[in-house]
This record gives sequence, structure tokens and C-alpha cells, in this order.
Amino acid sequence: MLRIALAKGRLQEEFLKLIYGDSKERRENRSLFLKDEVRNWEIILPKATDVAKYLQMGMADVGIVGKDVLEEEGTYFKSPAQFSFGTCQMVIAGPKFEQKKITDGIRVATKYPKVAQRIFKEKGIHARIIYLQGSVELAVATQVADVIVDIVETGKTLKENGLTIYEKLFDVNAKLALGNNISDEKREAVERLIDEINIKINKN
Ligand SMILES: Nc1ncnc2c1ncn2[C@@H]1O[C@H](COP(=O)(O)OP(=O)(O)OP(=O)(O)O)[C@@H](O)[C@H]1O
Ligand SMILES: O=P(O)(O)OC[C@H]1O[C@H](OP(=O)(O)OP(=O)(O)O)[C@H](O)[C@@H]1O
Repeated sequence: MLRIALAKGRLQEEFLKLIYGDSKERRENRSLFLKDEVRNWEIILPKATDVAKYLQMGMADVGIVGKDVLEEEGTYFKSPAQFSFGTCQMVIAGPKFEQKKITDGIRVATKYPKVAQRIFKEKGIHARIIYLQGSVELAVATQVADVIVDIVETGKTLKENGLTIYEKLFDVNAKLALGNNISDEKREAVERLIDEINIKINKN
């Protein structure tokens, strides 16, 4: 049995739709465990930011989670595959009409404090990181922060809150993260999982 920790929410939706198609019954199911006896999978659904914990504790063999979360929570996991779903971009964004200068002391609101710290350190800028759990655009609108480091997909949230992209940092996709110490048998099951995802992506 291969235990897969699949990030609950958007990636859960996209992955399950890809593998099983669209079913109302599945969408309405609130269970956090899904069994697939044909493929010999048990899928568990932690919050995206907790996927790394389940892998670390040996409670899952493999994780499916965004690159954004892996860069923040789990850079130490091997990642043998990335997929073309869950696609967005990590960016620095700020007010559209009153462009902020990226200089020492800049206040950066983000759900990704480690990523933001690293990005500004690489630029040689001393940034003040303000860690928030969500709705980070609001921090700029209320002048709690000068800019944000966040993911952008359609750009609608930025636009509707008076922000624009200052710099694109990296592309984000769903990635596979491998737990430590998995057996050869499970490695083969992981290979089959990667192949099935890629075949289904190419068919769509
Ligand atoms: N437009 C997008 N907004 C947020 N996440 C996206 C987007 N597009 C792709 N993703 C991917 O989906 C993941 C987030 O999924 P989701 O928003 O469902 O989880 P969450 O942030 O834990 O949920 P919530 O914000 O409801 O607490 C991200 O980590 C990212 O990899
Ligand atoms: O470019 P867009 O298509 O508008 O999507 C980007 C928005 O989606 C995400 O937020 P999410 O919906 O996960 O809510 P949160 O801010 O509360 O985490 C992200 O943090 C942006 O706010």
C-alpha cells in the first residue's frame, strides 16, 4: 500500500479530477482518507503546509504539494517529479500607482517567510518580514507592509486590491516529494504513480 499525502484544497481537486474524472459524489466527500484498492493507494489529505510533517514522521511515503510549500517547508525532500498542474508564480508585488523602492527596511508581508527572507538576502537587502496566514494583499492596502511575496495565478486578486507584479521569482507547480527510507517496492509504486499522472496530463 502506497500512502500518498495529497495537499488538501486546490491540488486535491486537480489531482483527483485528473485520476478519477469529475464526480459530484467525490467532490462532496469530506473524508480525509481515500482508498484506491485497484492501485493499492491510500490517499491522506493534510493541509498543504503539513504535508512535509507527515513525510518527516514517516506517516506518508510520498507527498503531492506545491513547489511554493516545498521551498518553504521541505527543501530537504527528494523531488523526483513535477507536474503541469497547480501552476502559478511566486512574485514580489506592491502598489500599482505608488511603486515602492526595494531598499533596506522594506516591510514584506507573506505566507512564505523563509522564501521571502532568502530572496531579499540574495538581493543584499535587509527586509522586515511580516508573517501572515493569508489575504496578504490586505497588508499592503492597509499600509502594514510595503510589498508582498506571494503566489499569483490569474492576477485577479492583485488587480482588485490595487497591486501589480514588481518581480517574478519562480514558477510554481505541483511536485512530488519522496519520504525518507522507502522500500524498492514502494519506489516502483511511485514510478507508476508518476507515469499515470503524466499520461493523464498528456491526454487532457
Ligand atoms: N491561485 C492560486 N492560489 C493559491 N494556490 C494556488 C493557486 N494556484 C495554484 N496553487 C497551488 O495550490 C496550493 C494551495 O492550495 P489551497 O489554496 O487550496 O491551499 P491553502 O492555501 O492551504 O488553502 P486556504 O488558503 O484555503 O487555507 C498552493 O500551495 C499552490 O501550490
Ligand atoms: O492570482 P489569483 O488567481 O487571484 O490567485 C492568487 C491568490 O490566491 C491565493 O490566495 P488563497 O485563495 O489561497 O487565499 P489566502 O490568501 O487566504 O491563502 C494567493 O495567496 C493569492 O492571494
